[in-house]
Amino acid sequence: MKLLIDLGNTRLKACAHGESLQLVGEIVDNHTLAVWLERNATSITVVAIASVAARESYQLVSSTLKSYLPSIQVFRLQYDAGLLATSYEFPEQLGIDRWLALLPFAKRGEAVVIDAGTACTIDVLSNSKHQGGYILPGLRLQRDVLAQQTAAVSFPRSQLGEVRLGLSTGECVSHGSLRALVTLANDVGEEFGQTVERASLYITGGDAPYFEGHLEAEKRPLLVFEGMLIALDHLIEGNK
Ligand SMILES: Nc1ncnc2c1ncn2[C@@H]1O[C@H](COP(=O)(O)OP(=O)(O)O)[C@@H](O)[C@H]1O
Ligand SMILES: CC(C)(COP(=O)(O)O)[C@@H](O)C(=O)NCCC(=O)O
Ligand SMILES: [K+]
Repeated sequence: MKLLIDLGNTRLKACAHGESLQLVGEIVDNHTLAVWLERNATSITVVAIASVAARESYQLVSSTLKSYLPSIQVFRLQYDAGLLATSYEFPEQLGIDRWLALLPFAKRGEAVVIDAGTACTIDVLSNSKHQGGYILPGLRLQRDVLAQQTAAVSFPRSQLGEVRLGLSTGECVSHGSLRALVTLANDVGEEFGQTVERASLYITGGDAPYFEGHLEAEKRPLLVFEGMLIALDHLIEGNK
């Protein structure tokens, strides 16, 4: 069984791949990863990790893996232009999660991917190349920054998932940030998504459910993991 680890800025997520890709829901951070490995280490044959988190978080996870899986190969996934090229000025600066989320569409060559996580990223794949994208603060980050940096805008956690005019401070903030992201995603989709017939907008990330009903995008919660599997298989093939 392959173990895939996606280390984001908010949390750690893990998938196991035996027959199919399965999210391991119990794993949410380094501690729960260790608890899970305690019971499941013997079934793991290889590990892949993609990290955009701070170096210390990565090192913590890395040492957990070393202690529970001392003889198992751990691949840290990196950008590979041979699998999917980017137009980024400095490709090594492109977040690995963004590149991985586009990888499942590399063969098809066209897609617009929205990753609604800590940051909300929108990336365009066209002519089989990453053409560039946008990075914005995600829904939670927008709300937290407004609450921290303004004197009057402190509010209880208002429900996310609506875009209508807000009638309280909390609603104005949460509806406003969702509407801004939805509008941007639709705009990018309109500009770049018309080259293919099928829905070419895809959405992933922890906040993706809030976009439901506001955006015509296919939900692909495991998109980064789908990409990880492709990148990992390519590395394993190359190592043979
Ligand atoms: N159990 C959870 N823990 C933390 N965030 C969650 C959880 N469930 C949903 N979320 C939402 O997911 C967002 C983070 O998305 P995610 O894709 O996991 O981020 P990242 O990849 O940046 O770590 C948070 O802003 C939060 O609103
Ligand atoms: C844009 C991101 C912060 C998104 O991270 P996430 O919200 O998934 O935790 C991450 O992809 C990143 O650190 N990227 C490096 C900068 C770049 O992609 O240009
Ligand atoms: K993201």
